[in-house]
Amino acid sequence: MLDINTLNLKYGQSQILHDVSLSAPAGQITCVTGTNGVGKTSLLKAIAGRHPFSAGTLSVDGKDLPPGKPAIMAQSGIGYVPQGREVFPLMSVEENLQTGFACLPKSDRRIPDDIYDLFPVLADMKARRGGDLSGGQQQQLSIARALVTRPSVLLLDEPTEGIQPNIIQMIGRTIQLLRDRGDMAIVLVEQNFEFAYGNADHFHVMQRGRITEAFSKQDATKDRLLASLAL
Ligand SMILES: Nc1ncnc2c1ncn2[C@@H]1O[C@H](COP(=O)(O)OP(=O)(O)OP(=O)(O)O)[C@@H](O)[C@H]1O
Repeated sequence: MLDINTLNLKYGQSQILHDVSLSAPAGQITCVTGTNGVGKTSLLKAIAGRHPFSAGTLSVDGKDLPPGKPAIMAQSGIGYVPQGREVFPLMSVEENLQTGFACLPKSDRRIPDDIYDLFPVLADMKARRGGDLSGGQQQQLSIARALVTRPSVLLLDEPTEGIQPNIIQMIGRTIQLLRDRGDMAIVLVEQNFEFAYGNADHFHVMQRGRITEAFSKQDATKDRLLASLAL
């Protein structure tokens, strides 16, 4: 379970996140959505430790985590799939996956058996360089690399961006399967409305660095979510 309470984030003097609070329970997909530039990526960067939050608290399973410490966040169970994928282009697929070992104790430094079951294309392409993969294959690699770290919280930043429809469907099925295992909180930042609505359980709508609406899928019609995004 991820808990964020009154989180603030600044770039220099400009404040981007204002008192953001949300909880993402295990076994659920929690979607953060909103138009361009409202602060969705900044929120994920704060959770992943890529940029320090300036105030507020962030905890995983009740343990408070410090701002701006990506290694501690990863060791504490936060897996991050960044926007743009950040695959290492000159490393092989297998080497890209092995970079996930850095936050694990030596005894756990192996690629879990189910990674190649979830993403069979990566098994076929183990020896290929990351930079030679298609966008959809790179997205699968980026998700797989995060899973290698055995996360209890998985952050996904726009996983459908620039991906062809059949791979988008496959990614949707995969994150639902991960959700249904029940032990992982999934936080999805997504502007692809159909994908977000089709997969998420809870929605948090952001505007100008604030969460302005939050509701569960069962309480929201498609029209309600669309209307909240159009505000
Ligand atoms: N490194 C940075 N330094 C200064 N300002 C930044 C930096 N990164 C983002 N910003 C600004 O912070 C605001 C929020 O950006 P952010 O990328 O978090 O929004 P977003 O909702 O993820 O947008 P998008 O959907 O376009 O990715 C924007 O005004 C952006 O210009």
